[in-house]
Amino acid sequence: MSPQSLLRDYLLRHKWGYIGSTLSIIVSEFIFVQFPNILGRFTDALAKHRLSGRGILVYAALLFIVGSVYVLFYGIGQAQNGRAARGFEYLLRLRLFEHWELLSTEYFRKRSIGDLLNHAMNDVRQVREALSGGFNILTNSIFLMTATLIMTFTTVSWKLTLASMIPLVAIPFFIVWIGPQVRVSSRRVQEALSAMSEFAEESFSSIRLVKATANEPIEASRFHARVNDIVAEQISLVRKTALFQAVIPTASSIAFGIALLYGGWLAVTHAIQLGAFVAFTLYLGQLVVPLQQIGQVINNFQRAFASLTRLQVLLDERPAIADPEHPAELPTIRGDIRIDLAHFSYPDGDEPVLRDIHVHLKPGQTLGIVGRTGSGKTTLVNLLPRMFDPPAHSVFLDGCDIRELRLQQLREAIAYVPQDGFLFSTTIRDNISFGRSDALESEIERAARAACIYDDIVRFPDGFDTIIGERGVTLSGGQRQRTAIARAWLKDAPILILDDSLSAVDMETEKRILRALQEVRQNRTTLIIAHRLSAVRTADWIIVLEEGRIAEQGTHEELLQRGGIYAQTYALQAEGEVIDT
Ligand SMILES: Nc1ncnc2c1ncn2[C@@H]1O[C@H](COP(=O)(O)OP(=O)(O)OP(=O)(O)O)[C@@H](O)[C@H]1O
Repeated sequence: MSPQSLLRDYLLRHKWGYIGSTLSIIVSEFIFVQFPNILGRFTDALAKHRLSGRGILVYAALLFIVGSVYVLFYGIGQAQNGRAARGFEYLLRLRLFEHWELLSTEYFRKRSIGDLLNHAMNDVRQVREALSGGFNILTNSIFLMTATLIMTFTTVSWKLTLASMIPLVAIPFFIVWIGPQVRVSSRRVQEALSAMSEFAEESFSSIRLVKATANEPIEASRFHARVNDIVAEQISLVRKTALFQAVIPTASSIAFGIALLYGGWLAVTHAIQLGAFVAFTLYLGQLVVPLQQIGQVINNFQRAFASLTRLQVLLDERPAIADPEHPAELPTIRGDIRIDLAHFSYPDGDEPVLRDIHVHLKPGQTLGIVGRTGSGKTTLVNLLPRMFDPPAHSVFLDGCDIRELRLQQLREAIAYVPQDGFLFSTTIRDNISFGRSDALESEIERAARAACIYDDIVRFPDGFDTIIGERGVTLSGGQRQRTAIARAWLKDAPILILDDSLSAVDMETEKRILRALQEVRQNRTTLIIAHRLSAVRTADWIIVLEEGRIAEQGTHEELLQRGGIYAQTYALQAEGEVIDT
C-alpha cells in the first residue's frame, strides 16, 4: 500500500476525530475574534467617559472568559490532531520496516543503511509534522481569517478592509513562486543528512579498523566534509525560508500603513468611531498571523509531499526473491539436496560465477566445500536459502525445485552460519535463541555446549545474560563464531550450513565442535565451507572449487591419493600445523 493510500485510509478511519478537532478549532477562532470587538467597545466607552469601576471589571471578566474558552477549544483540537498524527507516524514506520524485512539481501547491498534510516526518521517526521501542526494551523488560519474578515466587514468598514488587504493579496503569488525552491532545497538537505548518516554508520561499524590504523583524524576530516555539505545546503534553505518569511511582514507593514492613513482619516472625519478604528488595527494584526502561518503550512506540506514521494519510491520496491504464484509445500523436509547447475551469474554481473556444479547429498550427509578465496563457495551455499535465485530447475530439495517451494518453509529448513556470524547487541541468551524464542534454558545450554562456547559464557560475570556490544564487539572472533554456531544448532533444522565458521577457533575446539556435529549428523545434511582442510576431512564428499568450477571432488582419502590441489594444500597446512605445535 502506498503512503498516500495509507494516509487516505488513516484519515478516513479517524474522520470523526478530525471533524471534531476541526470544529473545535473553528469554534475557538470565532471566540478569539471577539477580543478586538470587546476592546473596541471598551475604547469607545472609555472615550465617552461612560466607564465605572464595575464596568471595567465586567470587561476584564469578559476578556478572561473569552480567553479561557478559546484556549480550551483550541487545546482540544490541537491535542486530537497531534495524537492522530503520531498514530500515522507510527503506522508509516511500521509499514516501512515490514516492507524492508521482505526485500532481498541484494537490495541492502545496494542501498546504504544510513540512507534507509534517514527515510524512516526524517521523511516520516516531516509527514507527521505536516499532519499535526499543518492541519491545526491551516484550519486555524483559514477560520481566523474568515472570522476576522466577517468582523471587520460587519463591525468596522468594508472599504477600509478592502483597501488594507491590497498588499496582502500579493502573498499567495509569492508563495507559489518560492515554494518549489524551498522544496528542492529541503530535498538537498535531506540527501546531505543521508550521506552523513551513511558515513557515520560505516565508520562506527569499522571502528576497530579505524583505531588500529590510527585513522581517526582522516575519518574526522571526511566527516567534516559531509557536515560542511549539510551546512551549505541548510544555509541555502535558510536563505530561501528567510526571504519567504520576510516578505509577509513587509506586506503586512504596508497594509498597516494604509490602515493608519485611510482609517485615521475615516476616524478624524467621524466616518468611523475611535473604537472601530482601534478594533480594526487589532483585526489587521490578527490577519497577519494566519497569512504568515498559511505560508509556513504550504512550506510544510511541500516538504511532506517531497517526503511522501521518497517514501513511495521505497515502498514501491518489490522483493527480487518471493514466493511463486502457487508455492509447493512438502509434508516434511528430509534434507536431500541436488544441485544441477549449468551456470550462475549475479544479477549485476556479466560473467558466470559458478559453472557446471553437479552434486547430490542424501539426507544426513556432509559436503565439504573448499577452494581459493573468490572461487564461489559462499555463492554456492547462498543459492540454497535463495539469498540469490539460482536458475530454474538447478537446485532441488527433496526432489522439489527450491524456486517452487514456499520460501518460508525452505528457509525454516536451513540453519545458516554466515561468514561474519552476525550477532545482535543484546544478551548472549537472546543471540543464541534468536528465531527460537520458545527455547528452553536446557536447550540453549545444550546448543552452547555443542558449539564449545558454554565454558566461556559461564565465566562471564553475567553468564548467559551478558550483554554483548553492538555486533558482538565485546566478544573475541572465535567466541562470536561459536555463539553463531550455537544459534544454528538450536534451530535444529534438517540442513546446516557453516560458511567458514570455524576459521577463528583453535584446532582443538574445531575438533570438539566437529565431533559434536558428527553425533547428530544422521539427522542433518551439512555443508561446511572451510579454508582449513581439517574442518572437512570427515565429510562424506568434498568439492574443490576453482574459478567457479569443480576442479576436484571425492572423499578426503580419494583426494589425497589424487595428489591434486587438495592434496597439495593439505600437505602445506599439515606442515604449518607441525610448525605451530
Ligand atoms: N553480491 C554479489 N554480486 C556480484 N558479485 C559477487 C557478489 N558476491 C560475490 N561476488 C563475486 O563472486 C565471486 C565468488 O565470491 P564468493 O564470495 O562466492 O567466493 P568465496 O569462494 O566464498 O570466497 P571467500 O573464501 O573469500 O569467502 C567473487 O568474484 C565475488 O567478487
